[in-house]
Amino acid sequence: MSAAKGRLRLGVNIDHVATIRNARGGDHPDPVRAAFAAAKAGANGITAHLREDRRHIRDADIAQLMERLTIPLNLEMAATDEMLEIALRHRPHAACIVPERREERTTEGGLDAAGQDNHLLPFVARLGAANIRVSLFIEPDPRQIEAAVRLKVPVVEFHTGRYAHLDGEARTAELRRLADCAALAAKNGIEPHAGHGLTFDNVVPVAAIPQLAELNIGHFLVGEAIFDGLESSVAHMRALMDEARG
Ligand SMILES: CC(=O)[C@@H](O)[C@H](O)COP(=O)(O)O
Ligand SMILES: NCC(=O)COP(=O)(O)O
Repeated sequence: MSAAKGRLRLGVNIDHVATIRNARGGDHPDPVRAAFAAAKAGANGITAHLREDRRHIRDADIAQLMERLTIPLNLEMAATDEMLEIALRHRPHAACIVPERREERTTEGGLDAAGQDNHLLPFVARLGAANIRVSLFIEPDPRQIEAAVRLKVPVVEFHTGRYAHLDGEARTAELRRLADCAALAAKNGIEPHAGHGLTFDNVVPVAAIPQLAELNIGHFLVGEAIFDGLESSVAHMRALMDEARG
């Protein structure tokens, strides 16, 4: 079945449950419990970003998620030897290679796949050989898609951070860029996903892009859970995505 005909999947990113836990150094709130709540409310998968500095998700969280989750885990990872070893040890369903800078507050942009094909190639090859579905977190930019084609990745995830922070005509132009790049990726046999900075207010136009197969959403859902509970927030996001697909 092509991505365009399937239901748009929701991957819930639980990183910032771990941020709250780590603020006190204990074990509450538990990201694995959050993953179960998200699954109950309609998440199709769980996303977790194991950063080099372990500021939120930690190695033990990945081990627990792999042991206990009944829905697929998408491990976000930098292209480093340490992360490759961890991914190969746990063999999650998917691994999304993301850019990472220790000083950044969050992932500020997409991976420059076009500028570092040679560096990425062994990571893509070794993850793929271990049956892990490899994705590249890139800007919606035809040059980056061309690099993804050269690297033969099955999936790309478009960084929607720019879209999320723009208004008016600039946002409309960015949405068009996302839609054109989703179509270009799909035309080249790559399954397009999207995520970063998506909220109840901005998700619908993105979810309506027919080629997109999956959205990964975290920070907003965890924040909204403070007011309305995680299950309710995830269920509402799920409903908005379904409405967008008519
Ligand atoms: C790669 C990505 O977009 C998400 O993992 C998101 O960045 C959450 O983690 P941070 O907030 O630490 O960037
Ligand atoms: N890859 C994007 C992601 O997992 C979630 O990003 P955000 O919703 O936490 O900004």
